[in-house]
Amino acid sequence: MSEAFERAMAAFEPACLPLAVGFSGGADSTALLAACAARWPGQVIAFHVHHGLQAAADDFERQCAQVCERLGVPLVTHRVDARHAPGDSPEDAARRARYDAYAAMAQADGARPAVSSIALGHHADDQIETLLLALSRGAGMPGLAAMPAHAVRNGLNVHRPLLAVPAADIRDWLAQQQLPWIEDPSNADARYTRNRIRAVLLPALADAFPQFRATFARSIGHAAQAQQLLGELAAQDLAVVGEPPQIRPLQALSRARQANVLRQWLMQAHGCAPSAAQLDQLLDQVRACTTRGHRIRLKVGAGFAERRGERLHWYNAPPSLKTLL
Ligand SMILES: Nc1ncnc2c1ncn2[C@@H]1O[C@H](COP(=O)(O)OP(=O)(O)OP(=O)(O)O)[C@@H](O)[C@H]1O
Repeated sequence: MSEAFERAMAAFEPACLPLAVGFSGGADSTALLAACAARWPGQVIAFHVHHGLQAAADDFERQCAQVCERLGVPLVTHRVDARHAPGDSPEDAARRARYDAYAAMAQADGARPAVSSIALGHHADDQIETLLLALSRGAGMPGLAAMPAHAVRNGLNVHRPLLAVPAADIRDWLAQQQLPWIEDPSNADARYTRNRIRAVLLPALADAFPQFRATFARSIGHAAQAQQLLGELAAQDLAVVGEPPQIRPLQALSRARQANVLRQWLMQAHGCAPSAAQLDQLLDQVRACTTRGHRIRLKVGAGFAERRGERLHWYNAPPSLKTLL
């Protein structure tokens, strides 16, 4: 049952060595760490993020230290405060804190050189959960594209070599290695949507569509390709409308292209993800903007989009407030 894991590991080529492995002490990252350590002896380092969220976090760290000692792999631990702000999802806050921690651990520290590649243990079931979560939120193409097998984040090459491997195959492989792992008690907490998807939806999908892992993965691949094209089109359109966008050339584009280029501009320049309703209102305003005196000022994301002369601007606070401060 573990051929899929072995095939995936044989095909994995990290951007460069040494390679870090994001190591939680859970089954998937334990298997990934052991397989990487066997393939690149002396060139693998484990990065553990101590979330400080659950009482069990110290146990995770101890577990990681024991496994690393057994594998002869150095372990770097970084403590983060991943408490979430009101209105922010705890999972998103923990994920952001984790990526910042990886970037901090990747710096050279005197005893070792900088690391620029990290491998994470996300697998096929995680990928499908990500897709279903995206659907449950009404996400657009970037969400439906789920997780990429390779991306650059915070200057680090982030690899996910196990995206095509079902969770059960990883556990089979791990059981053969006789390495211990720790079960995260929060994985059983039904307050998290992801856990409800895992416990309720995945078994139902397996019953109704036995091939769902493979077919969903194909759909994710199509969405990722479409998202890449949308990004390329947005880059071309942005070169024409300019930054910040000029209203006239924007109006010359179809409404779908306007939405695409504005989304890209807002995200790239301001880290702002507008809701579908906000973007719709903004497009209505762009269309209605046919006179010199037409005013645009709309709440978009955490800030405001505003017309200034021939261009649209975005502020994270109303400019009138800014000038008062
Ligand atoms: N505390 C952590 N420190 C370092 N890396 C982590 C940590 N938590 C998760 N990761 C990385 O992110 C991947 C996916 O995280 P996820 O939360 O799905 O996994 P997990 O259930 O905590 O652990 P595992 O995937 O190892 O079973 C992990 O496989 C691991 O590579």
